[in-house]
This record gives sequence, C-alpha cells and structure tokens, in this order.
Amino acid sequence: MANRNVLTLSQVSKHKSKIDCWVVIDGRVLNVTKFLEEHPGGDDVLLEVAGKDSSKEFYAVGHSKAAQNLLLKYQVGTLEGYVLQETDDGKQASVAKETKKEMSAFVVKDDAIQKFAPLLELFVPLAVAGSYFCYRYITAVSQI
Ligand code: HEM
Repeated sequence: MANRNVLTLSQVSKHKSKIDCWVVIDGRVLNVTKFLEEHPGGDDVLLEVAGKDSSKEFYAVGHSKAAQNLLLKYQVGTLEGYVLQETDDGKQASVAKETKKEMSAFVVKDDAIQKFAPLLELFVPLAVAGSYFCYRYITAVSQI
C-alpha cells in the first residue's frame, strides 16, 4: 500500500519539477504532478512549494473540505516521523506525528520507582528499629 511507504524529506525534495512534483501536507507525501494543470489555485503555487512540507501554505489558503479530501487521492507515502492511523473500515486513514521518544524513557523511570517501593517500605522501619537498639546498647554499655 502506497500510504505505508515511508519517505524522508530529502527523498521528497528530489521531486520538484513540472514533470515530477511532490508536496507534503500533514505528513502525507503527495504526488501532485497530474494535478498541477487541474489545481484551481494554479500550478505556480504548487511548484513554489514542490519538494517541501507545504502544510502551512495549504491551510493558510483556507482550502475547502472537498480540497482536503481530494488530496488523499494523490498520496504516495508517509513522511518519516509520522504514523498512519487507520479506521476500522480501513477507508479513511489519518497521519499523526509520532510521539517523542523521551516519553517512553520517562515511563521507564517511573516504573523503577514503583519496583523499589516495597523494598523501601521494609528497609525504612528496619533502619529505625536498628538505630534504636544500637542507641539502647551504647547507653547500657556506658553505664557499666
Ligand atoms: C494536493 C494538494 C492540494 C489540493 C488537492 C488543492 C485543491 C484546491 C482546490 C479544490 C481549490 C479550490 C478552492 C477550494 O475548494 O478550497 C484550491 C484553491 C487554491 N489552492 Fe489549492 N490544493 C492543494 C494544494 C495547495 C497548496 C500547497 C497551495 C499553496 C502553496 C495551494 C493554494 C491554493 C490557492 C492560492 C487557491 C485559490 C484560492 C482562492 O481562489 O481563493 N493549494 N486548491
């Protein structure tokens, strides 16, 4: 499936001519070569952003819902760093930015605290009791 084709921005940047024009919108890599002539906004605006992420420019124009649906037709892949989220029927699929890797490291750190909590619960009362008996022993010895 073309949508599972993961592409880097550097790969996309190689397609920026009138006969081979790719753009990125919301993490979707779109081959708009055949759409250049049909685009109601003209081919020049598309060629200006060819080979780049043009999400900002796309939304700045205030494209209609129909235009947002139409772009799905031209998807040839997904930009690296984005994940494909498919619906149950597999018809409509959205692309979302991958969550940062630091998040999982944070969760692992949290798990470690949870793991040592029962040990701390046992060790702290033992340390208190030990200190008390040491104190009692030292005071008893010094009275002899
Ligand atoms: C595959 C991607 C794109 C599709 C399918 C698309 C589709 C459309 C459609 C259907 C319209 C007619 C108005 C509407 O329905 O909103 C339109 C107008 C326009 N588009 Fe796009 N477009 C795309 C990408 C872009 C990009 C990346 C830019 C800017 C860099 C752009 C700039 C414009 C402009 C300036 C108009 C004219 C707006 C107006 O007359 O008010 N489009 N586009």
